[in-house]
Amino acid sequence: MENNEKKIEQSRVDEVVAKIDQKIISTDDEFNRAHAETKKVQQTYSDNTSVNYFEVDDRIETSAELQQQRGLVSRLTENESILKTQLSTLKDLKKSPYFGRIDIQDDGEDQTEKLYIGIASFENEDGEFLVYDWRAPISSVYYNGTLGEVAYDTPMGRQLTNLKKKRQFQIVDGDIRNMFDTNETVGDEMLQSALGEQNDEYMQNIVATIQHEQNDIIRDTTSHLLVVQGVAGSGKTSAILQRIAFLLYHSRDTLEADQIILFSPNKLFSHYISEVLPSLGERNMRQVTFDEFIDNRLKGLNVQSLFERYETDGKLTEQQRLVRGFKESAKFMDEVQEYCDNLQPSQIFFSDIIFNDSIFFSKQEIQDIFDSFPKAAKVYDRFLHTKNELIKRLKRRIDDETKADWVNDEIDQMSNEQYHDLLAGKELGKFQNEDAERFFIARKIVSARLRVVYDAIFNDNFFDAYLQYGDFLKKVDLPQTIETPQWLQSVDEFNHSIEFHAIKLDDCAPLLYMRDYMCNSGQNNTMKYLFVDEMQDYSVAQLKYLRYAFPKTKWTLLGDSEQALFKDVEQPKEILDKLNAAFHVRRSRLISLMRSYRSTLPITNFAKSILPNGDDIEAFTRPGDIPELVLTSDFNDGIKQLRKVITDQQAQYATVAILTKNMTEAQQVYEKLHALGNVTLLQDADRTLPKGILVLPIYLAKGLEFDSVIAWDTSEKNYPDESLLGTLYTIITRAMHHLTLISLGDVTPLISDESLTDRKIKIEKKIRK
Ligand SMILES: Nc1ncnc2c1ncn2[C@@H]1O[C@H](COP(=O)(O)OP(=O)(O)OP(=O)(O)O)[C@@H](O)[C@H]1O
Repeated sequence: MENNEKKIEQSRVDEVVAKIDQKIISTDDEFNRAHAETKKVQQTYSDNTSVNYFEVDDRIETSAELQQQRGLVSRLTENESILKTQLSTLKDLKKSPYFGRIDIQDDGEDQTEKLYIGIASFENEDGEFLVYDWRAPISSVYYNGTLGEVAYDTPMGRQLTNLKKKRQFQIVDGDIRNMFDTNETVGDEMLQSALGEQNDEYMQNIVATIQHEQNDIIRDTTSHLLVVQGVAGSGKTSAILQRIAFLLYHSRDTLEADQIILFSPNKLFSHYISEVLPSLGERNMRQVTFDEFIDNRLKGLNVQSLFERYETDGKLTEQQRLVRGFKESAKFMDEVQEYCDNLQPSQIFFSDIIFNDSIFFSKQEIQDIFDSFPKAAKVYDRFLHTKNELIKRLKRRIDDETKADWVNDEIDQMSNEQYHDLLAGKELGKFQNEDAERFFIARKIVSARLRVVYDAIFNDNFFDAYLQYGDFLKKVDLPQTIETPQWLQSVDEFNHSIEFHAIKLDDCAPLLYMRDYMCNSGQNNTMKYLFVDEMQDYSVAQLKYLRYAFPKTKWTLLGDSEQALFKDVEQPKEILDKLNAAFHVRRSRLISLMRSYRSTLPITNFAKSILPNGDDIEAFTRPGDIPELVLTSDFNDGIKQLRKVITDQQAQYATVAILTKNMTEAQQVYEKLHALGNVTLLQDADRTLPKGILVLPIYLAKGLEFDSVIAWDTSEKNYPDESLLGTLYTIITRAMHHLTLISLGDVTPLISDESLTDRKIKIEKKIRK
């Protein structure tokens, strides 16, 4: 582009940066003032809390004052934190105020308007926008439109304008490094340069280079169920993070980051993506792995993790697979519900409520209460009534117990201070007589003693969900494919594990559903959006349970059916149909992302070559080395070659990841390497990714990417058939710049001879027999 144009643009950048500088100074002043004020109020607050309460009246007054001060402190701290966020956004803007420009001309106007787009909006003193936030309605023109007539959505409806020019910038520390005019969404040059950079510990935001189809995902505000099927590296995770930032902006008056929950594949991933939203000036949403979520709901039980399950997955018989498939189906969840709806009181497994080793409420009493409510009512309503009645009865028992000798003794032995503490200040002087006051104190003592009974009722401990579920398992109608002995064996296994406080993953969703459905509990009504990344790892039963647990949420599910570990691939349309049937949602939409951005062209071409429908994947044309296959004769030889590859790769990249099929292999490799130093074996509980040589099983690397990947033991023995295709594909597609496969013996048949002859992969070494 002409130098002159660049000069004009650079001088605009300089002007904007100068204005941002001024704003930084004034915001900094404001921040310091706010900080000083908060400190001052906090100081008075702490002086006040150390007041020596002597008279009760004083105490009341002080408490009201304290309430007021507490409110003030929290308002001031909030103000301070807003200013802090503003400051950090301004500092980011100063380095790179914008990345795009659009020239538009509305109908009937004779002037074109130039709008600049950046990570946040910035106005001058007159309220004129020098930079538009990338999420503003008009900014969608930058991402979606090609030159000419374009439409964009605004709160007032669809608007039309004429897009005359689209320009992209790469501005580093206030200097324009590159600028291009383009007719495309975002030109390839920008993308090339964004993708060519080496991997970092954290994922970066992609707002400067969002692609058209990714933009559809980000800006969808109408779908109640949005399913994104995207090939490996197509930006699914990136798209959801920018989508969350977009939703927070779009609904800023009604939506908080805490009302968005993301189910992520592992803890490393949570760390990896943790900087994207803050870099866009937003708070992070809630994040949880499915394992953590389930563990939390089944406290006291040792829940099989998804990772533990992967470790045993290869060894299942066909019948065991069918049993699992049934337990993971929508049908099974429907059966659970039907079973619950039709239970007679005598079929419900109530438990005694025990206090001090004796029965406080017997199961018979609980069953009688349940039975006394109208038969036509739903089981959960009758449960709720039972619960309320039990609490009523508990209160009565508390009142009766206040007269017991032990209570009177306890009161008599109390110090004055303890007695006053129990009165909680404000009650003093409000009693009609001494008896009333003593009754009040006695009630407090008994209530505290019987708190465990209250908790047992409140937490539905009078219902034995495990026995109930075991009973359901015995009665459920089986599909024809499952043989009864095999099923009964699985029921025995369930009962046996429960005795040892353990449970398999596939029983969790139906069991929790049964427990919560019966007890009318376990629902979170405050969450508004739910995101699931790597949806192919979830069963429909699990998703159905999440649907129950978060009933008010709109859903975005993302995944890649090809990356299913240890199971068969499902077509995206099948998944959507299955979900639509299971959830009965009103507005659902499927978006497919076929272009892969993560890896270089040779790596993506190789990855495509192992998939039956690989041709559908579009590679992004980023040059790089052809992947290498190192054929070795046995384990020791494999390790020797591995060390060579590591040395070679370390010369170029700060991180080299060795990915294995499972933890056993990862441990074997680690043992042989750890003497090299700077080698880390990653575990389920790890939350951070160090630099250096990393050894990890593929399930811990889900969603992550590395500069250089070494796939350990891709032999025929280790990857004998199609059932492991997803696993191999997932390993290969973690590589951004370099990929090496090491095979102990003949290479897996999943890599075809054609790939080898086409030089999609080059062989480094022949097997020495
Ligand atoms: N529009 C884009 N501009 C720049 N980089 C992008 C863009 N889209 C994706 N990327 C980059 O491509 C890589 C892969 O993206 P991401 O991890 O979001 O893909 P994914 O579909 O979730 O992958 P997978 O399913 O394989 O885990 C990341 O480094 C991301 O920053």
